[in-house]
Formats: sequence, C-alpha cells, structure tokens
Amino acid sequence: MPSPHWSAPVAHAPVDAVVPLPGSKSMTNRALVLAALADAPSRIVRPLRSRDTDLMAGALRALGVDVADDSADWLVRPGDLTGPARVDVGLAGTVMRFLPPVAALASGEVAVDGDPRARERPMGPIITALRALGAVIDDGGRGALPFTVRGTGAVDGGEVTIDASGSSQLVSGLLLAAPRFEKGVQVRHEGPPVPSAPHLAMTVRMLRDAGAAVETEPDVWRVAPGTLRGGDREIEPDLSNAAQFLGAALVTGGRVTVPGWPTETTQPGDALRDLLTAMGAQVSHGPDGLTVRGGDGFHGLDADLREVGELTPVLAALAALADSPSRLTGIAHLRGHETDRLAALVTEINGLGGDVRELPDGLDIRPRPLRGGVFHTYDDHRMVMAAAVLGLAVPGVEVENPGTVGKTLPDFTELWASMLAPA
Ligand SMILES: O=C(O)C1=C[C@@H](OP(=O)(O)O)[C@@H](O)[C@H](O)C1
Ligand SMILES: C=C(OP(=O)(O)O)C(=O)O
Repeated sequence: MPSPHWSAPVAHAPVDAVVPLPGSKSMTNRALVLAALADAPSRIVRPLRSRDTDLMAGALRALGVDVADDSADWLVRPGDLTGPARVDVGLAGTVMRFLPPVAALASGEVAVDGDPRARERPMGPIITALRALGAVIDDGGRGALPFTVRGTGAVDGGEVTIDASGSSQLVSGLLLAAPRFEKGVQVRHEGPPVPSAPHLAMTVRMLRDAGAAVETEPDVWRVAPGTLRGGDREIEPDLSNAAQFLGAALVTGGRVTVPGWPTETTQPGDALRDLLTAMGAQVSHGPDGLTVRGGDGFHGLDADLREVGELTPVLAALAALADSPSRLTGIAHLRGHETDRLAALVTEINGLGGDVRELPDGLDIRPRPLRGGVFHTYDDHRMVMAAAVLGLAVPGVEVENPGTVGKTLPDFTELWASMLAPA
C-alpha cells in the first residue's frame, strides 16, 4: 500500500531542468464535448489523461459517444445521445458544468452525481438556466448535484440570464452545447464579475474553431444554432500546471524550461510570465519554450487574480517564501473550488508557522520562517502542488494524500523528482 503521506523534497541546489508537461485539462474537456457534438469523427491530439478527462470521456461514452484510444490520442466518433445513463463527474468542475447541457440533448434519463464535495460546488445557476432553455431536470429542489436530466433529444435554447460570479464554467457549459440547441443561445450574466475571463475566451475560440458562430459583448455571449465540425484538435500543454515547476526556479534561484509554450493562447497560465516577472523572475520565451530564471531571493505579489484563480495555491506558496508581503485579491470564488481554497491555504500555511490572513476576496500573506509538519490537501490537486513548492525550502513538509494530483497531473511527484535530480 502506498504511503498516505509524501515527503516533499528539499532542493539542495538551484534547479536546472526542462519539464515537458501533459495537455491542458480545460482544452481537453472542451475538445471532448465539441467532438461529441460534431457531425463527423475527431482526433484529439495529445489530450491530458487524468481523472478529470477520463471522467469526461466516460460520461460521453455513457451517452453513446465512441471515445477510443489511439496511442496517445483519443478518437471520438459522435453517435446518437441516449439514456438511460449514469454519469460520475467526480470533483471535476468542467464535467459537472459542461456535461449536463449535453445530457439535455440526449433522449432518455441521465443521472448525474459526483464526489461528496461536488455536491457543494455551485450548480444552481446552470440548472435554472437549462430549465429556462427547455430542459427538464429533477434536482429535488436542491439546486445542486445529484440530479437527473430527463432528456427528450432536443433543447429549445433561446435567451437566458445567469449569475455566473461563482464560476465561469456555468457560462462555458451552456455555450459549448448551444450550437445543437434549436435556437442556439444568448447568455447574459448579471451579478458580481464573472471570474476566469481567459477560460471564457477559450470556450469562444474553440467553438469558433469547430465552426460555430459566436458573438460576444461584455457579459453577453451568443451562439447560433449550427453544425460543429469534426477533425483534428491539438491540445496545448497545461500552462496552469506549469506554475509549480516555474515557481521552483524562483525558490531555488535556478532555471526551469517548459517546452511547447504556445506563442498565443487563451490559457490563463500564460499570465505566469507577468506574475513571476513581478516577483523578480527573469522570463524568456523562445523556440525551446518558456524559461524562468530565479536569482537571489524574490518578492511578494500584489495582484488581482480573478482571471487566473486556479494559479492561486502555488502563488500563495511562493508568496509565503518571498522577501516581502503579498496581497492576492479577486478570488472569493475559490471558496467553491475543489475545497474552500482560501480557508485551506490559511490553515495549512499557518500550520507550518506562516502568517496568512483571509480577506473577503483573497489572502494577505506575510512571509515568516516556516517549519515542517503535515500539510493537508482536502482532495485538491493544487494544494499538493503548493505544498511541494513550500517543501523545496522547508524541511519536513509531509503532504497528505498526494495521489489527489491525479485530477490533472497523475505523474506530478515523478516530474517533481526528475526536475530536482542533478542534470
Ligand atoms: O473552464 C475551465 O476549464 C476552468 C475554469 C475555471 O473555473 P472557475 O471560473 O470556476 O474558477 C478554472 O478555475 C478551472 O480550473 C477550469
Ligand atoms: C478549479 C479547478 O478545477 P475545476 O475544473 O474542477 O473547477 C482547478 O483545476 O484549479
């Protein structure tokens, strides 16, 4: 039986490594949905293989889509969407928000459930919106998982207003399936700002690449009814999962290169270039990829992370090791992520002797000397990654349930060890 804890390795020298990363979770799960709704087969080239993407593939298979392995690629052959089916969304935000609109297009009942924590993540606005668009959903009045989508084989579509301040995925889910709605969709957001703007741009870009007609204006998205094309869809490396590796260059005063960094992308991880530069890194982008070099120490960060919330755990860990305080704001919605990430980061970093305070919409982080101890991870892959960053500089960080990285990066501890191995 594997050890329940992972001893995060201390870096005894500056890292000097090239770290190739698997594909983007966000792009892979969008590509799977678009391929499943297309009018012809698709090849998803270099998809991420992880719990979240396997769950999406499994959910689509349950509805009648053929998703087959072809060496490292996935071949997707769309079919009639049918129930009855049971869908497990695990703890994947992309599956719990992107799959129900697809299930509404199926004929037959689709029962949707996930991990215990999945039942607490925001779902109410998309359930209400889908009903307004013509879907029948039985959620026992909970406005949350579990629920049953009673598909009739078609969704009317039309205009809907939604409060998506809890998650951008509430909008993305409606848009991705909308070309197959009879009237398409117009989604209008009303409420506090929608987070994760790059992920919405990713949805729009991938829909357009598949042939959909999409128009946007601030807080309004329109998708016309139409046919989605099949074909090849190449998946970029997951730039959010680059955060901990590039951060290791800062912590150790070393150098890390992530190959295949796109010159232009909708991934929020691209913001690491500016964020790590603001913390004192030297960042260069060339044919070899993106290279981050650290020097003698690095600084805190004063940043609004609303658009790039998923980078927060690793940035907070870096901030706890910096030479000046940090203030990270715009991230109240992280309370609805895999765990309440604001509370988790406060508890766990302070548990090692840190000084992190929770703000209404973020974190105040004052660096202090840290000591070893158990770092709990709350089924949150990014808490493991944050702990790994702290462990580079703090001996004795024992990370609970490291296997939870399987959500997006099953090989994380192996990649971390090879990054730290002498060249
Ligand atoms: O659409 C996506 O692929 C994602 C959107 C974001 O969700 P939120 O807007 O809920 O933060 C992000 O945090 C998540 O990891 C992936
Ligand atoms: C918030 C995240 O995931 P999810 O897609 O489950 O929302 C994340 O990966 O940081």
